[in-house]
Amino acid sequence: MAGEERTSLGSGEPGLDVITIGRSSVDLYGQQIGTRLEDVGSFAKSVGGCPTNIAVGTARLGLKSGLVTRVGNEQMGRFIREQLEREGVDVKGVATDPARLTALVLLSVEAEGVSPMIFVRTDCADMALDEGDIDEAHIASARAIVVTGTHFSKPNSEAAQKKAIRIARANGRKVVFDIDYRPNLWGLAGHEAGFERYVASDVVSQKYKSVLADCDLIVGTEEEVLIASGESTLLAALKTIRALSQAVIVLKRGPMGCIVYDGAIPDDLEKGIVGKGFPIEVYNVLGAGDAFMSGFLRGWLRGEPHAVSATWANACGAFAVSRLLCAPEYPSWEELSYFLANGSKEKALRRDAALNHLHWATNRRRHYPRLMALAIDHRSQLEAIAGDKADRIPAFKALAVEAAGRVAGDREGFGMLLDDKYGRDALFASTKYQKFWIGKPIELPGSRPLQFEFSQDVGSRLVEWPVDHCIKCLCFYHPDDEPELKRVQTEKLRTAYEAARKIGRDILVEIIAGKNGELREDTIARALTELYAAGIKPDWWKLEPQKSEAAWTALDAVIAANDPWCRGVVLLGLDAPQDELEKGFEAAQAAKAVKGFAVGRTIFADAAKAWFAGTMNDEDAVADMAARFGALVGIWERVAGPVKA
Ligand SMILES: Nc1ncnc2c1ncn2[C@@H]1O[C@H](COP(=O)(O)OP(=O)(O)OP(=O)(O)O)[C@@H](O)[C@H]1O
Ligand SMILES: O=C(O)C[C@@H](O)[C@H](O)C(=O)CO
Repeated sequence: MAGEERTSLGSGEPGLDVITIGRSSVDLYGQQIGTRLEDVGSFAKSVGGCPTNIAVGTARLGLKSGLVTRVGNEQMGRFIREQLEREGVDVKGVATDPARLTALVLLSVEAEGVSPMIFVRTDCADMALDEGDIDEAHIASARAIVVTGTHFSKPNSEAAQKKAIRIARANGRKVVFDIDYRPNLWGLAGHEAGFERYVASDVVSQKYKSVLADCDLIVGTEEEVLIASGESTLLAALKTIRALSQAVIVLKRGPMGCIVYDGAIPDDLEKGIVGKGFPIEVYNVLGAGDAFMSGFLRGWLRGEPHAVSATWANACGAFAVSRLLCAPEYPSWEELSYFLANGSKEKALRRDAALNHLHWATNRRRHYPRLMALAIDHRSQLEAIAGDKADRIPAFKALAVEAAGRVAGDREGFGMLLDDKYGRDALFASTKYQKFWIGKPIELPGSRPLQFEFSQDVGSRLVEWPVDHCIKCLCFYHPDDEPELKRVQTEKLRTAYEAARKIGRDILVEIIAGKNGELREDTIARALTELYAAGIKPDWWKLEPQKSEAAWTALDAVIAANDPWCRGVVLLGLDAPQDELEKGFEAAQAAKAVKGFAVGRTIFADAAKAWFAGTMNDEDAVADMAARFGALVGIWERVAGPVKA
């Protein structure tokens, strides 16, 4: 068998590796495990649909992917488009259907392998895909296309996929077929049977058979291979497919992995190239096939031996099965490589802290090579300034948002720290600035040992936060503190960190050591080393200015050694005058990890004092804060130079 041959790809220089074609949906999967769909209390939302998942999965693995589909002209359609963009998927082929709604899928995990599912897809946008949506130059711009089974179920979408196949072949591109059989979407099973995997149908078999000859790679489960051939045994099915097509055939076998057939089908099916499945604990089986295809394509499209592609595919499938959702759970290339090199001690991969960290950190969607934030999450300090006018603190914070917005304009790299106690108006005002990074405190102001504000059950509070808001937790931690105090504070920080990871939010840990001990050259480096040793790997650190460049170099080394994926460090201000901050900004340039600053009182304290005293009006307060923030931004941009991507 010519199993170890490398594939040769089409001529020309395509810009994309792969374009996937077919359905796109918003997946709403129940967050409670072991329950009927009837009883689910809350749903997690993500993009879904076989080709959409594969577009995301391949992008995460480093391929350049694009999707051809239709979405509705509404918020869910926009969510799919925006999420794909965040994932780095080309959306040139994503059309907006003016009349139809985006498809939805509802699912619950009732038991192992039992996931009741409802497709809400009556006359939905993606099924209206037609030949007009298939642009010749666009299709020819990819080395391969992936057509998917469901879109052969309607004449218009079938014509669209067949047009794409013709273009791909005419341009020497590869055609991949994901059989992706959902009987329910062919009208062969009822609304409540969305999870049904097999209903024999001559109509479906004839449609599928008509595609096989044009394919270079065909991927399906045992049931899918049966339906694609119209046969009733696996051996006969594979032989029928082989008689119609010279494609590489990949048979997916759930926990057993897969078998690849490149050439004649052996009578003993185990004589294909067997890729073993990874022994993991099953969480939700749905979405495994699309993850599998993503892994296989990364290998196949880069000319790897089939055995290698199969291993990558099985590992990606295992990741999907061991986590709840589809696309959001697929691994990045770094994560997959780590898993293949190191394995996991956890059968339930979702409990592996190293993998979880890599998953989180290497699939981040927004990047901040620079972050300059106006911090006004102050509570006790503003209460002191406001005196008996504390009820006006929210209005003042909203003015600070206007000031920051005036400085930032439409630029990237700006943000604010705002709080839940007085910052509601400001938070609503900040939605006007979609590019703002927003951080919100969870610490009880001034607490040492660290306590959370409002409730010690921080996890349930975070559920209410927008998904892109960053948790900020200030801890007055000094490495020379009493061991018991350090133990208690570290535990509390770990609680915050674990909640952040569980709920899926960034976390910024602010360490202030200088208020409770001497701030020596190595103080912060020691503090960070201790916190890393306790398993705390925050997305951001917010740190005091250091006395010397050497202190920053040491800090840089600690971060690089413990968490090369850390987003970076922002400097805090501690009410220092501007010229002092400037010196701090300059010294900090010695550390690559330093990305900017989050400064508060230097910017707002004077305006706040005058505004609460009634000697400054709203507009002047905004102008004053904008001038001071703008000045710090100017200093940072001068000392740090242009943003390095
Ligand atoms: N229980 C499992 N343990 C380990 N790996 C698995 C398990 N289930 C699936 N996989 C991996 O995922 C791949 C695809 O799974 P499966 O055969 O269930 O495909 P599928 O039915 O197309 O998936 P989907 O649920 O997305 O439609 C398998 O070939 C295997 O690599
Ligand atoms: O469309 C489906 O089959 C269900 C989706 O929820 C899911 O994203 C998927 O496509 C899995 O293959």
